[in-house]
Amino acid sequence: MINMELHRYPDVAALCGALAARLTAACATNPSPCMALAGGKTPLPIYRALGQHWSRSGQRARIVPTDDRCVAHDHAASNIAALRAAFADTADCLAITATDGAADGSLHVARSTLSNIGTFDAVLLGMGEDGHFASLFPGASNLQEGLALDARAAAILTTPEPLPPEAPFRRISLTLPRLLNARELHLCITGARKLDVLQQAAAQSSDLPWPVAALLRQTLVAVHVHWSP
Ligand SMILES: O=C(O)[C@H](O)[C@@H](O)[C@H](O)[C@H](O)COP(=O)(O)O
Repeated sequence: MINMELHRYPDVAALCGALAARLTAACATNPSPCMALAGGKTPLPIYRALGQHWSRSGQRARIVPTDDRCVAHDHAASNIAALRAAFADTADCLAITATDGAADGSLHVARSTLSNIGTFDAVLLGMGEDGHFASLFPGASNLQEGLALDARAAAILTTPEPLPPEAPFRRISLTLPRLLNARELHLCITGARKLDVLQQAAAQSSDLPWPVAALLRQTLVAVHVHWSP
């Protein structure tokens, strides 16, 4: 049983426009919405569109990264830095890492931040070509701690094995059950390779090698997958 609805778009601009509208609607009745948003590059136009909407609507959203690299907040690879740049002063972007990026301090920050947040109005995830989502990477020694639906921890400190060359850092990731504590959940992917990985994962009977298979198989929250070439 796969819990996924696939939405196809002709190009990235159409995908980002549709997702921005979906996330805006998910927050429409909440004066202080809260979302968990993916790092990476694909969703940045969505965040800029959301920020422009909230600057007009008067809503004050709280945003947390679905995951972050254990780097200082002024580091080019920092997801919280990218979110704060994308939203400028239109939303409160809350860190899940320590300002200096230290790993152990970051896990404490993540758990403290998340202890003050309830159900997300919406979650937006990205996915890598290795089937990772958030920072739940295949090969990480504690991957199952992040994927287990009965996991009590809201976030884990994890080390992708091998470290991804584009961002070779330890990570803080929200766990799958924490990401599923949401009214809506969206996954944003582009390109033929990622669609192929997603469809292979949808056919998988175990979490390996694609962590995203665990997301697709859970039955707590419908997964809206948004794809364009
Ligand atoms: O910290 C990260 O890298 C992200 O949270 C990660 O999970 C990202 O969403 C995917 O790697 C897709 O990234 P792109 O959208 O840039 O391909």
